[in-house]
Amino acid sequence: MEEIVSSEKVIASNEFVVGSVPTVLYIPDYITAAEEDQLLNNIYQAPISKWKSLKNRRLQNWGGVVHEKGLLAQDLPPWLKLVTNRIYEESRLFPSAINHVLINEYLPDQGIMPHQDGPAYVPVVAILSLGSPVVMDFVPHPSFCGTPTDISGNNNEDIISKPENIEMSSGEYLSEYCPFSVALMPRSLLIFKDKAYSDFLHGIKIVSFSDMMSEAQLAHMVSGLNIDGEAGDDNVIHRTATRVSLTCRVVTKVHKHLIKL
Ligand SMILES: O=C(O)CCC(=O)C(=O)O
Ligand SMILES: [Fe+2]
Repeated sequence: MEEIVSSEKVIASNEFVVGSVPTVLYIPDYITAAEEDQLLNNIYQAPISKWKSLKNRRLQNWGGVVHEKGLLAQDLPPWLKLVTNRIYEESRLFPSAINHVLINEYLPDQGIMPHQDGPAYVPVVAILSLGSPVVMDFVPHPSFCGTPTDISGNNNEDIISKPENIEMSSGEYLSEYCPFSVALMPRSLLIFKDKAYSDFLHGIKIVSFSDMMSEAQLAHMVSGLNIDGEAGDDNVIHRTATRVSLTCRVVTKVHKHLIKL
């Protein structure tokens, strides 16, 4: 990984933009298989007490405790700093070094309910996917469509906040606020910000990947897979393995831990 860091590659935003909602970037094969293995090794070397089990996923919290008023910070471990610094330097989309990482682990039938990330974070998120493919769905925030959306089930750092000053015709709404999905392949990096962050909820369905493929016919898929009905076997992907993701973000208000944990 160090070699790649030193090459100072820059993620050219327009090359990786997917879909029409500002702004979603999808970078396939952002890391190599060897780097993926190394990250998984480090993640699974963490003590069992580092995992917090939720109904539909397990998670590790790195970087400290996020409160609405900021971050009670703890340094990221070197193996995480390596990858987050690389994302920070190459994306040039974060105002400062990434200081918070949530690692989520999903079994094949697990997911995360549609949610918006909490207000403590700078509104840019980078998600590195490991292990198994998954589809991330983006749906307009309920205040844009008046339809009920299940917004429960996420961890308590993420809350729903109501966008303000929404004034648009139904035509404008339809063109700007269509749900869409992004296929997240292992080793890919997804970055989203702007409207995709503020006006949409994101989530992963709690069903198998193959169910999702037939159910939605991938109508709104904006990245990753050949979704042609004629697609050959190569394009059939089954979500049979565990997926692990690194959600990398910045909290600008930082309070140092007085007590070392
Ligand atoms: O696992 C993912 O890809 C998404 C995780 C997420 O949305 C979050 O941690 O807020
Ligand atoms: Fe999220």
